Amino acid sequence: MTSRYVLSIDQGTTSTRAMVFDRNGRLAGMGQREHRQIFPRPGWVEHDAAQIWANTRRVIPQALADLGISVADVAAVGVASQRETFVLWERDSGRPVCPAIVWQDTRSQLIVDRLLDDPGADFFRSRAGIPPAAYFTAPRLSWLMETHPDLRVRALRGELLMGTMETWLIWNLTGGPDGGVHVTDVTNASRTLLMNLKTLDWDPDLLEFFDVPEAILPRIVPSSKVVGTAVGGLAGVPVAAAVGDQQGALFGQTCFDAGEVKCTYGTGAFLLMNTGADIVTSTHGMLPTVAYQLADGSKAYALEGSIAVAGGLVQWVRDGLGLIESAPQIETLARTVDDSGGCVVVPAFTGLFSPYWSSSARGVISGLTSFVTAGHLARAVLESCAWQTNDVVEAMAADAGVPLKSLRVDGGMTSNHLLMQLVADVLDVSVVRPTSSETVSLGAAYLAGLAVGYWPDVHVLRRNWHRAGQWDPQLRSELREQQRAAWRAAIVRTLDVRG
Ligand SMILES: Nc1ncnc2c1ncn2[C@@H]1O[C@H](COP(=O)(O)OP(=O)(O)O)[C@@H](O)[C@H]1O
Ligand SMILES: O=P(O)(O)OC[C@H](O)CO
Repeated sequence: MTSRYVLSIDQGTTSTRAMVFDRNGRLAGMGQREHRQIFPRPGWVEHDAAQIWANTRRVIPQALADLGISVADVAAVGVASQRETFVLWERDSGRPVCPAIVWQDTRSQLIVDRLLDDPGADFFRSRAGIPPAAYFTAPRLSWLMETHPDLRVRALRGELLMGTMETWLIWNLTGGPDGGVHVTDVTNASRTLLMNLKTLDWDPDLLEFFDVPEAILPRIVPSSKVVGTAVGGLAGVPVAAAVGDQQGALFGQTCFDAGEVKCTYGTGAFLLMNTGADIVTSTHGMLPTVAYQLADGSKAYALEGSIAVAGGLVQWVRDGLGLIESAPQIETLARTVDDSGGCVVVPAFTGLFSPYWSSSARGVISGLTSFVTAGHLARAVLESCAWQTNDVVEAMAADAGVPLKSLRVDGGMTSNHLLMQLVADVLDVSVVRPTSSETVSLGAAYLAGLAVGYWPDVHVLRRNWHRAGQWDPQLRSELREQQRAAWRAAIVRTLDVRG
């Protein structure tokens, strides 16, 4: 093997990145572009899939140029993506026929309420592992078909294809209308509410409940497997991995053994624990999901705690309130004070995910007095990420039966040292960050590299993991308990507010 690098694409909620990694898992070159966040109505969140594909085409040459290499130096490409977001497009032209409807979008809540009444959450859990929620793909796809019957007719005629973002990108990377490969991987499929979590196939009963024509669905493949060859800017490169971004981060953090946990802080925050070959069911609001499947068919499951709003709250402080000009400034502002001055923020902008799963919850700022400054509010924003993490960690420990010993972190927000200290303080465990916080991309690169033999096995990958930062708990337990009580009270108010 002469190629010296693996390239991966991380199609996230706010931006699309291409990254080039060397054999030691070191980030060697990158390109990045943000895309528009479209909010047509309260609770609706859309992306323009054509813009996302255009951005992808631009960031790939940027990443190669950043390192000064050519496509001949690339052994394989892997694609990680935001999960649950989907788009429908024309098979013959590649033109999207709807906006990409994003995982944060709540327009399908009425359909979810109907399904929670009949046949009930347990039916869906027994098949897909997860309960009906607007967060997952199928209710939003049902909404689209119900609201636009013309699309349903075209779907039944075989004119349309459906895909989550990795499916859309891989289809385009491999030729689009001219022979593009239409696939999704097991991790992304496990978030659609259409795949059977045991068989890893589309479940006929789930398709019927959501009234989804099977003809539009991609073929489900392992996360690490050559599925086609790229054309265009990556011509000749094997497309060798597809993975949901959060599962990609678990893999990039080399959490290969049962019990290993990571938390990724991006637009949302997602804590995943590898549970090995077994599906661990949850009674505490966690989501059983697929962690990864390798080319030989071996697979691992995970339990996930999903937090809808983490970095998204910082974006709101920047764009909605105008208190800061850039996301990193929240740390400077929060450091102007020693605590939150009694202020607590719960960012339930579109309800609360794990462990509460309340779609009617709405955000709360509590404890406001004239003493509270912008600094206190900024600090409360960061503390809310820490306390949301703690809610998930406690629920995860209750499901798994073992307490957390330390937490591996990654994602855009982990450059915020104050946030990392607050997480360690609130959780009362050490927080550890590896040299690369771009673990989503690294995980996709690892999965692609394994598929083409660039790396021989997962054991080699463990040697690439190096600690870059560690934050140990420093908060006195009385203060932690005071904060916990204030957080609990604010959560109660959040759950009580009807949207
Ligand atoms: N220093 C920082 N402090 C707090 N939040 C930050 C910081 N840097 C970035 N963020 C937040 O992190 C998010 C971007 O992280 P990223 O991992 O790129 O997200 P995604 O994969 O969801 O697009 C944004 O929501 C941004 O507000
Ligand atoms: O884009 P991120 O990193 O916020 O991840 C989004 C998740 O995949 C949604 O489930």
